[in-house]
Amino acid sequence: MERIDLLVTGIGRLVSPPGNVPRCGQQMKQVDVITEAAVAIREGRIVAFGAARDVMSLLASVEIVEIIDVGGRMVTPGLVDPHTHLVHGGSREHELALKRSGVSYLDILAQGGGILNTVQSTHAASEQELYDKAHRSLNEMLLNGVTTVEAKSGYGLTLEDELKQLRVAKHLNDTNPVEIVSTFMGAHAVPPAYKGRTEEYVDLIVNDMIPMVAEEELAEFCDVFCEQGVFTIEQTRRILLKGLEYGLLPKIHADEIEPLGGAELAGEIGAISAEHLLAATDKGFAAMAEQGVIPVLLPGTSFNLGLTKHARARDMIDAFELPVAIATDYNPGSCPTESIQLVMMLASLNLKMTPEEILTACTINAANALGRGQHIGSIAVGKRADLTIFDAPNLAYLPYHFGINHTFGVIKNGKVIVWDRTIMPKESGKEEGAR
Ligand SMILES: N=CN[C@@H](CCC(=O)O)C(=O)O
Ligand SMILES: [Zn+2]
Repeated sequence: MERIDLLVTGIGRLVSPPGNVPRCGQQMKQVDVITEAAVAIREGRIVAFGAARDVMSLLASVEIVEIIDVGGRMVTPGLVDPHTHLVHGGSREHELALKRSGVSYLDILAQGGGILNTVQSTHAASEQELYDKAHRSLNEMLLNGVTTVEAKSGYGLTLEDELKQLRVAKHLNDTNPVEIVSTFMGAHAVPPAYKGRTEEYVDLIVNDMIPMVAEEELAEFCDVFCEQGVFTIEQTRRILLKGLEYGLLPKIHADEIEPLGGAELAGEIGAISAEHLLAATDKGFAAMAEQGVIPVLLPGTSFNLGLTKHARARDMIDAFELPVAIATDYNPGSCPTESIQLVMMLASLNLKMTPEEILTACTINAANALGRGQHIGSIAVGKRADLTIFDAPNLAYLPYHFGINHTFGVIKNGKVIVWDRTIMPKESGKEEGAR
């Protein structure tokens, strides 16, 4: 070894799931813990890690450019948030009273509110305004310890406005240290102009939107809100298969409210992930397990919608041996929070997941839900040096001491970008700012 760019020392506990592939069933509980550890980084990648004395003896005659001491804190892989609606205009706090008076999420949508309200605000916003708002949220996520974020479109619902949202996401990725992974979700709702003509809107998605998104290389994934009164199973299949033809891997907002068979469809077409799944059936879980579909669970959403029903994480893990991931679902309607740590607490409280399962769910399994398991999501030689430093003595402390942000620092691609809870000025090598 000739040179180390950054040596991270003073790690009280280094905690990570092992390997690159999704961790299924009981594997989710098995995480590696190294006490008094160190991590050596060169050119943005991990080149050595382990007990500090072993790493130091390995580096005895190696030039070390920079050493940081994290003061006995806990270090994990950088957290991955695999389901967000990051880029949008406006907010929907006016819906709070309606929801509290018992009007359902789907009823608000059917009355032209909900997602359609945010569609209007997104149309009205300039790219710069969308960028600025999403950038503030992205910084909140970073300060929470997140180093990779998925961002869906779906508040445009016209060719032009879907492209606008996706271009903003691309620009955010180009100008910030956090990696943004884009998903095209033109099938998030039926726009008012197509009311009663959903099939014609699906034609627009498959004939115009998907080819253009692919041509401009604006997304890696395609997602559909497959739900009663939104898009049917047949329409979802048609959209996702067309996406696949254009190289967009399928994801599904599946069986969130009604058990339409979205989980079964995810298995049938080999989707990379199926998300929400509160109403999914055993048959759906079995289909997902057979095809290696990752369930992305969103406990912040069921919590914020005031539901008593939650996704059946225990059955998915214990009975179906699925590789559960969790995400914020950050969006202006059903889950207006950027806090992955709040969601980790809710995964403990309402999904009954253990602290080890929760870490696996928001690192290696989340990374695989974004097709990035080879590069991020665990601490391993050769992987990107994405690390989160927590002011916490152990994993269980994170969901236990709730409602505060435990992140002390964040390292992304081998660069310290958050230290002492503060974002460092322009360390990423990418350019900060907007068009
Ligand atoms: N369920 C559909 N879509 C989003 C909510 C979007 C919104 O309400 O604005 C979700 O994943 O929860
Ligand atoms: Zn969503």
